Amino acid sequence: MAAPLLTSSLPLPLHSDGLRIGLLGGSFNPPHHGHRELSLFAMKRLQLDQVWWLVTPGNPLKDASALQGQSVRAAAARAVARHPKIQVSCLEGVIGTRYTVDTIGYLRRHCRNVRFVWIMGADNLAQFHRWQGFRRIAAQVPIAVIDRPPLSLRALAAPAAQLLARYRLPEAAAASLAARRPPAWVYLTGMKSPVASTRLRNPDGSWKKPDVPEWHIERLTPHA
Ligand SMILES: Nc1ncnc2c1ncn2[C@@H]1O[C@H](COP(=O)(O)OP(=O)(O)OP(=O)(O)O)[C@@H](O)[C@H]1O
Ligand SMILES: O=C(O)c1ccc[n+]([C@@H]2O[C@H](COP(=O)([O-])O)[C@@H](O)[C@H]2O)c1
Repeated sequence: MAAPLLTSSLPLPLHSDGLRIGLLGGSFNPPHHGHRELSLFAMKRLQLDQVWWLVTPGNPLKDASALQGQSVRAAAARAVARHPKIQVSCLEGVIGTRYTVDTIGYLRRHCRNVRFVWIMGADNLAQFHRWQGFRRIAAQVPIAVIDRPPLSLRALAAPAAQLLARYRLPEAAAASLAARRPPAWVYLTGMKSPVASTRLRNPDGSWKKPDVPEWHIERLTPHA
């Protein structure tokens, strides 16, 4: 069963050996230009070939009551991404998990010659110690954390950053992260985007005006 799942749910090009792919897991509720900006920033600083947006069926640590459906969020994400090197995937819905440790295990089993890097904002580093199997995640894949003021100090003082402190690389080594044997992580500064999905949601969970140019808005009408 692995092959059909792979072709239908992974945006893997035919010749993928040696590719360096960043994984940006997210709720994307809704997606916004910060996701795009950070993907392009990470692609450049980490010398990645692509970034995949993995639209979660639901973050295990977040209340899902205000969460739009996965396919609605994925469609909106595609409209925001608008870049040939950013691919949007609902892989976790297909393989039936919400846990990053499973997703990374799956991808490593099915794409043995791809070098994956897990990408997350500093808000997620601040609570990374609460993720299922976070030590295993760090042992399986290099991690890039993107600065996200005002959470920078809190994130770097948090339990996971402390536990993994000796594996942290200087920013100047970021371009080599994808080739490093994990655990290895880098904290990237230089991109400070104040945008957040929280600000783009109404109290009932519906989305405010989509965070995309006018000419994409009509594609995004199905939100409740
Ligand atoms: N402006 C930003 N700066 C840095 N990282 C970001 C930014 N926006 C999102 N991210 C990161 O992108 C990933 C997906 O984010 P997510 O879809 O949860 O958006 P969000 O804006 O953080 O949402 P919410 O406000 O609902 O928490 C996470 O790792 C998050 O930390
Ligand atoms: O695996 C976990 O325990 C876990 C706990 C919290 C968050 N995550 C993942 O972190 C990614 C970012 O989530 P979010 O909601 O901050 O966009 C997304 O892929 C989530 O599935 C994963």
